[in-house]
Amino acid sequence: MKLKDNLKWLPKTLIGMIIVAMVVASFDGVALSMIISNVTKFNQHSTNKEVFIYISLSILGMFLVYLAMVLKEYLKNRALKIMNIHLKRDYIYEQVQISNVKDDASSKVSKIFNDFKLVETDYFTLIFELIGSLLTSVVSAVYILILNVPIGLLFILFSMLPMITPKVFGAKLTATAQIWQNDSGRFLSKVTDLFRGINSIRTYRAQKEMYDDTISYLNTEEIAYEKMNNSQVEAMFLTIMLSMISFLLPLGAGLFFVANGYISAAVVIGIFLASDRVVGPLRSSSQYLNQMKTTENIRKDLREQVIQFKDEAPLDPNAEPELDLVNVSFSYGPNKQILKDVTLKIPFGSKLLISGSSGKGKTTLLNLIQGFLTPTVGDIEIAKKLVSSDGSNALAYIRQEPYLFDDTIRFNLTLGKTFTDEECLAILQRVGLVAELGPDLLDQTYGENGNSISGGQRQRIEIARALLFNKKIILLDEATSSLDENLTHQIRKIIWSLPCTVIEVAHQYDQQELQDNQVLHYQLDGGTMKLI
Ligand SMILES: Nc1ncnc2c1ncn2[C@@H]1O[C@H](COP(=O)(O)OP(=O)(O)OP(=O)(O)O)[C@@H](O)[C@H]1O
Repeated sequence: MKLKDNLKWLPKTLIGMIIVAMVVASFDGVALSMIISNVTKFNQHSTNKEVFIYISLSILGMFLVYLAMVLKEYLKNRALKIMNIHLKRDYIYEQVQISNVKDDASSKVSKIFNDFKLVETDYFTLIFELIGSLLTSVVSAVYILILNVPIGLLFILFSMLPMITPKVFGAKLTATAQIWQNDSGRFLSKVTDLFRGINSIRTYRAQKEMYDDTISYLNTEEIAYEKMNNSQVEAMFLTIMLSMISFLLPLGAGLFFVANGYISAAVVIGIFLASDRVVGPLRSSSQYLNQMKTTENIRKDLREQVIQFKDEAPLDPNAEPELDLVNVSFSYGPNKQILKDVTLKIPFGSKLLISGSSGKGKTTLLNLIQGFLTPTVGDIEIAKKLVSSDGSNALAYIRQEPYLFDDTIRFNLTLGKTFTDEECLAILQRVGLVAELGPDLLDQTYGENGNSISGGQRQRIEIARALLFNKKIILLDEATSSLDENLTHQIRKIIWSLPCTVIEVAHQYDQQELQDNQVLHYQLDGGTMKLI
């Protein structure tokens, strides 16, 4: 993500207004310098009117500058809002498109709330500060040079003196900070060990030894801390001395000019006051640039997106797609073959239960059907169309722990799409939820992740959603394994009566029940599917 990408989001009028406000605001050093330096022009011959006009103009000038500063902040906030919305919106958009259930949701949420905050404070905001500082620096430098070139240059050059400090002390400051950081890390792990291992320490009566050992690390750490602070004091002393020289020497040179009648005292005061606004902001600018670099990695991940959701053709309610696995082989690596040349025709409406001991590849098979994984060899087709990595619109996947949104049952069913209450209720009736939760269930909310409804009810809300969306193939991965026997029977009765293909992966089943309901039982073993 480059600066020009961000500017593209901002309206041109806003950019223009920001530039104008920044330019006016950058006169703050110049305005103050003009006001104070001109004080020397007043004496016992000045009239009250002159004083009044002078103060009024000063107030007006400063008012304009401060107004521009405030305006700049307002406009900056507006620009930040626009940039934040674009940044977060585009990221969410991208993730909505590419994420799947296996991705870590918390890292994405943290990115939006932490990483993007950092991009705002350490990149976007600093861009404004950087431009403001550079403008202030240029405006003040021009003003100083207009007042008097040699004295102006002298002030500017000397005001760079404090920059010597980092050159002299930089290495020492970094080294002492690094030593303290290391010692502090060692002390931290010692203390952590001490408290974590307290049971063993007590058992072996080693309190004194462990305490002494830890305290020796504490001493080392505190000595390093003192050294680091002392080198900062030394650096500060040098900076103060250099700062003093940086204005006193050019001031002396300026007064020499005044004494010899080359310039007025007002000019020296003016240059003196404004010179502070030349190098100071330049110094800040280089700090801003360094700070902005820290967000480089985060920004590298962010790409410009064009918001455009794909319009998928709605599912044909009368479609009866067949699911075909054609010579499918899959392996996670050279020695990790999971499926070997599996060919299976699953006509629409079939009910399958796939069992197999742990690690045989049942979940892998469901992931392949969903397009999360691609067969190493062979094809998976739904209605004779290859399943892409986007998955198929005809599929619904129901896992052991269905996720419910912190909203009403209506929202959980429709996910914001348009369905009538009648359609929703008819489906909820079919999965037995109307009888259990009452006729007003559509408006009921069940807290974050649907915690206040039972596991069986959650499963059925997911099943109801699949039916409402007209899904033609429903995959269930251990969906009933956390339910008791009664609920498992109840859910299976529902899914086996659904007008769609159902493929359930399960460890627990009743062979007789499967036969009674014409459910095909496949066992996955050694990479092949055997019909039991
Ligand atoms: N992303 C992956 N990379 C490498 N190996 C994997 C990956 N995912 C799963 N495996 C391995 O593939 C094998 C099959 O895993 P899978 O989860 O499909 O088995 P499963 O039959 O569903 O097991 P369970 O009944 O315990 O859920 C296991 O040995 C597993 O460790």
